[in-house]
Amino acid sequence: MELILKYFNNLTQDQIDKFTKLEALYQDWNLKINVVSRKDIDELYLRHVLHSLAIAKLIQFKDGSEIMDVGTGGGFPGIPLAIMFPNCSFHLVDSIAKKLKVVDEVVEGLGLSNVKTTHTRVEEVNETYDFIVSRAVAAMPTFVHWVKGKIAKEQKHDLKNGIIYLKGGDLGEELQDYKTAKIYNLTDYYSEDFFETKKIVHLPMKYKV
Ligand SMILES: C[S@@+](CC[C@H](N)C(=O)[O-])C[C@H]1O[C@@H](n2cnc3c(N)ncnc32)[C@H](O)[C@@H]1O
Repeated sequence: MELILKYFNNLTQDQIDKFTKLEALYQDWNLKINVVSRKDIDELYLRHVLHSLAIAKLIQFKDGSEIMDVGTGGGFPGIPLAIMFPNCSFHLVDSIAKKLKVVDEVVEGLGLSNVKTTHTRVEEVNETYDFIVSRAVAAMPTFVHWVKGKIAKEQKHDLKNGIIYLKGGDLGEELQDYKTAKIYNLTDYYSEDFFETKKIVHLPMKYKV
């Protein structure tokens, strides 16, 4: 938890309480349904919470923003972002029901009222969002194909509506067809070694298909 406060020192007491509660909830639910690896659960705040919150270093979502987390798995990056932005709506989608069971339990345990979960493939979602966030789900060409037509027309932020993707490693080849993609290094935000190769890709997307 100190790790979160090191980088986010303006949290409300309610946010601190929710971030604190996360660990016990995940430890408990992860024993029943394994969504986070053993090593990762021991480093939940570094590898999952702080990593997810890198998006909050890139952008401050405005109140009323609608965000979808595609392939949320155990709830990353969606859950930490929902705690960080209580006045935004988060739609967490995954094609595997048991993962969402954990997410639903965590959402209930925290009393998070701004999260909706849907068990579906993202291709079947017919709503629009200011931003679509994700981590470790598919290569960019596949991902872009999946989320086409799901971006809202109205711009509320300086950062253009579109995809915000947490990625690692060399992205040159994967992004060669996306000239408007911009890469942000997480080492600009965090000093821990874990973030050395980690990046955020922002890809603006038009609302039209
Ligand atoms: C490697 S896990 C990543 C989970 C989470 N985002 C994280 O970083 O911890 C990939 C997740 O994407 C989900 N997924 C893969 N293809 C999907 C699709 N087309 N629609 C929705 N979810 C999908 C899988 O079920 C799985 O839970």
